[in-house]
Amino acid sequence: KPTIAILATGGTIAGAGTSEIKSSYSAGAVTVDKLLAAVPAINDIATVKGEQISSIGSQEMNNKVWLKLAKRVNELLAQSDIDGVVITHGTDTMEETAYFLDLTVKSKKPVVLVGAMRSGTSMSADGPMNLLNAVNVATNKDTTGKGVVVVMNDEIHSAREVTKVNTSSVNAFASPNAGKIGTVYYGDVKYLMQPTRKHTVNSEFDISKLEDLPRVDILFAHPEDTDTLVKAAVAAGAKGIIHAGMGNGNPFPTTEVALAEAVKKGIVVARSSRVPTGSTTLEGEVDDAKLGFIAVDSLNAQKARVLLMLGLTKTNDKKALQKNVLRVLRSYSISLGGGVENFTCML
Ligand SMILES: NC(=O)CC[C@H](N)C(=O)O
Repeated sequence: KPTIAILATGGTIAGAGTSEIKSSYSAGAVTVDKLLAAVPAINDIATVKGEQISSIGSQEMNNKVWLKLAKRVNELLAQSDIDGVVITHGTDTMEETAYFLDLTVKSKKPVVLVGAMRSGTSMSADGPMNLLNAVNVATNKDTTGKGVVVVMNDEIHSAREVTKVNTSSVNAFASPNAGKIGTVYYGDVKYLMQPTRKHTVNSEFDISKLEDLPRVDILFAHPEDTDTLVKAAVAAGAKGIIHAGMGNGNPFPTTEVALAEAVKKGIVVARSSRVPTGSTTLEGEVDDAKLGFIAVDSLNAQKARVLLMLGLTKTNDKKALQKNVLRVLRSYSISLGGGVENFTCML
C-alpha cells in the first residue's frame, strides 16, 4: 500500500456544529486524527500519516502558514517512504494555497488539496467522500507529474485554473478557462486532460530559506473609482499591486494615473480583470509599455497576487517579471486526453 501524508490546515472539512440541519458551525474544530477516523475505508487503499499544520478557517490563511506548508510538503516528498500528500483545507482560499504550492513544491509526486462545503456534523456531509476521493487521487499513478490538484465534488482540477465559484453549494469549484482535468467517483479516478503550464518540478521559485513574502495588494475596479486605495497601498508599503480591472483589465482614468505614479515609485503594477474568464492581453486599450504595467494573462486577481509575491522574491524588475509571467503562462497548453500530443489548444 502507498503511504500518504495527510496535512490538515482547518476549514469546513474539519468543521463541527450543533445541529445537522443548521448551516452554522466552527471551521477547523476537528483534529486530523478524528477526520481520518471518520473514513476508515481510507486504510484499505493507503497507509496514512496525519499531521496538523494549522486549525484555521482559510480566510485566515497567511504567509507564515503558506511557507510552513510548502516547506513541509517539500520535506515529506523528498522522503522515499512518502508517496504523496493530501492537504485538508478550507475552501475560501484553497485556490490560492493550491497555486502557491504548484509554484513552490519541487516534486512529481501527487499533491492533492481537498475540502468540504458541509461540516462533519451536517446532514449529507461532503467531507468524508471528498477525503476518500482525494486519497484515491493521491495514490493513482496518473496523478504523478500533474502539478498540484484540487479534489471537490467528484472533480479533479488543476491548481492554476481552479477557483471557488459558489459560496454555499457542494459544487463550489470550477476551472472557468480550461475545465476540470478529471473525475473521481467513489474512488475511481479518470483523467481527461494534462496541465502543462510550469508547475512543481519545473518551478523556479525556491522558498526553502524564506521567512515572509513581499506585500502585494489587490484593488477592484469600478466606475467612479478613485486614487485613494492606490495611494493607501503605496503608503502601506505594498511592493506590488494587482489591479482587477474592468473588461480587458482596464482601470478607471483617475486610478490609471495613480497606478502609473505608483510604478514610478518602484511598485510593480499588474493588470488582471474582474471578469471571470479570458486574459488581459498585452495589446489592449491600456498602453502597458508607456505606463509601466504588466499583464497577467488569464490568472484571476488572487492567483496573480500569489505569482507576483513569488516573482518579487526574485526580482522587482518589470521586464523580468513580465517575462516570468509569460514564461509561466505562455508555455502552457492543455493537451486533449489519450496522449494526442500534437493536438493542443493554446490558452
Ligand atoms: N467551506 C469552507 O471550507 C469554508 C469555511 C472557511 N471559511 C474556510 O475557508 O476555511
